[in-house]
Amino acid sequence: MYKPLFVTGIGTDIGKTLISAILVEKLKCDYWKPVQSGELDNSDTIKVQRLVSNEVSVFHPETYRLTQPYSPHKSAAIDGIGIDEKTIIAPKTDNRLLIEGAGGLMVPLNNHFLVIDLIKQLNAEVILVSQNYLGSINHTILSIEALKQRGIPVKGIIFNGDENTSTEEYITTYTQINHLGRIPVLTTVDKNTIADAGKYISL
Ligand SMILES: Nc1ncnc2c1ncn2[C@@H]1O[C@H](COP(=O)(O)OP(=O)(O)OP(=O)(O)O)[C@@H](O)[C@H]1O
Ligand SMILES: C[C@H](N)[C@H](N)CCCCCC(=O)O
Ligand SMILES: [Mg+2]
Repeated sequence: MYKPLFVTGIGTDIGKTLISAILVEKLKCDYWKPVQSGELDNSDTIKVQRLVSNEVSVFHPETYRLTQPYSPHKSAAIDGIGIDEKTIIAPKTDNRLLIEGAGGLMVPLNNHFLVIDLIKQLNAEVILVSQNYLGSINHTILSIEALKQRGIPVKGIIFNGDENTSTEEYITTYTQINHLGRIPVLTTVDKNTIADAGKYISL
């Protein structure tokens, strides 16, 4: 059986949800966002569900639905709860499971447990979403180093947005991690463009 795919990013707002939607549609896999911070009426699960056309993918409920749009450890504290990592258990499914993280790898779920620890706990392999901006080489290589240090398998990097061949080549050559493709800036984000964008990813 496949390991779950964990979509993380070099930061927050980098395009994890958009790329998760493209992958869920391409692979017809299930989707699960274990921790949602804020935007509960327009959660990442709702966004992906709206962008996916196939009828095979199952959308599993979040384990933690936090009302405030902050780092999960802080959102949980405001809601008067603590996130207990032992309660975050992957849903049972016969289909492949794609998991979307919150923010980047070193985002805290509580005072001792980070998103990167959750990836390890769930025995997942990583797809890292990167974006080309000045400073992104540093953020991308640091993310890969942290994953390597913990022995977490990395399926590859997907670049999101404008192309920068020099940056992309440097990162993939230095890290020796697969370049799985690049999603251009989509002028319209809807079911059609999400289904079509699967062509940009080799997986
Ligand atoms: N390639 C793209 N073309 C057009 N719009 C994009 C693209 N990538 C991301 N966006 C838009 O940028 C915004 C942020 O993207 P997204 O929600 O996927 O980020 P995220 O990494 O999932 O954020 P979070 O950390 O909150 O989960 C969204 O409005 C999304 O639709
Ligand atoms: C609320 C937001 N959209 C994300 N889901 C959470 C981002 C946490 C980032 C924390 C940090 O790295 O400082
Ligand atoms: Mg998201």
